[in-house]
Amino acid sequence: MSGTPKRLVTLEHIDVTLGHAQVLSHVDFHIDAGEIVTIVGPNGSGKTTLLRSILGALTPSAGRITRAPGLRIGYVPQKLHIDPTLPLTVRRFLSLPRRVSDTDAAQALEQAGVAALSGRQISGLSGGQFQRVLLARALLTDPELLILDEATQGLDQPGSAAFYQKIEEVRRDLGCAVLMVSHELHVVMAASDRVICLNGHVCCHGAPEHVASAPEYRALFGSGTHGALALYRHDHNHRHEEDGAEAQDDCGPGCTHDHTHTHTHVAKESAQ
Ligand SMILES: Nc1ncnc2c1ncn2[C@@H]1O[C@H](COP(=O)(O)OP(=O)(O)OP(=O)(O)O)[C@@H](O)[C@H]1O
Repeated sequence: MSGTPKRLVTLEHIDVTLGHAQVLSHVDFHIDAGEIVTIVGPNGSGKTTLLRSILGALTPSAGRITRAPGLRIGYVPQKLHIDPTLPLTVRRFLSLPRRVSDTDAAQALEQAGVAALSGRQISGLSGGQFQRVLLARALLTDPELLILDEATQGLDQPGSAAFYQKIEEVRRDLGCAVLMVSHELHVVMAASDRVICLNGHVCCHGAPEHVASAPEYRALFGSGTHGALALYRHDHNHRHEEDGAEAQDDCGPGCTHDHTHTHTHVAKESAQ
């Protein structure tokens, strides 16, 4: 196959203001068909805000968002609270809010690797099983773009590694692009085509190999990928160039390029 991949979403110089706070400034972003792109960044850096803007749930105060016409997006939220006293089977849950056929429900559960859970009560599922059901729900739309917001929060390390492996399988089988937010760098880096570091603006971005081979990254995270749950913190202090050139720098967390800002990365590994 050759040619340019289809561009699914483009963000140009997006600003988002929530309340009185400017949460995102001058964000440029795009995602093409079939790509896996991961957004990393500290708490409160605007990751969810960026996803919600892409989903169309938030309107930027400046800039432009362009989506491919008729783009089908599947969304796996960070959390979904369901009243545990409510009797609700997985099958019925998949038909909320829109009824889906038994065939479509079975196919989505199969794709998410939980075909056997259809008749189970939602309240009786493990965290990992529930995330798979949320994934199945997102797959019901046959998405061209699958968006996941810290979908493995609360899962143990093997559980989240298995979840991301499933995401790669879904991408391979369905050909959809995947955009995800994650703190688990070791796990997601291997699976991502591109990594974007956000802190109210795009600090830096690049291919994961580039990020993983950066000396600072190796010093902090090690060079292995097994077993470690990385917590990621990114402090920085910098000014923007007027032309916004910084957002175009082709580098990742741990970058060695001479930027106009400084980075501090702190990683902890925990053998959970
Ligand atoms: N509705 C709102 N009104 C005002 N401020 C908000 C609103 N929603 C989010 N914010 C603020 O916007 C900032 C970015 O929030 P966002 O949830 O996008 O960050 P995040 O990077 O996803 O954080 P986390 O890693 O903790 O999930 C935070 O400071 C948050 O308090």
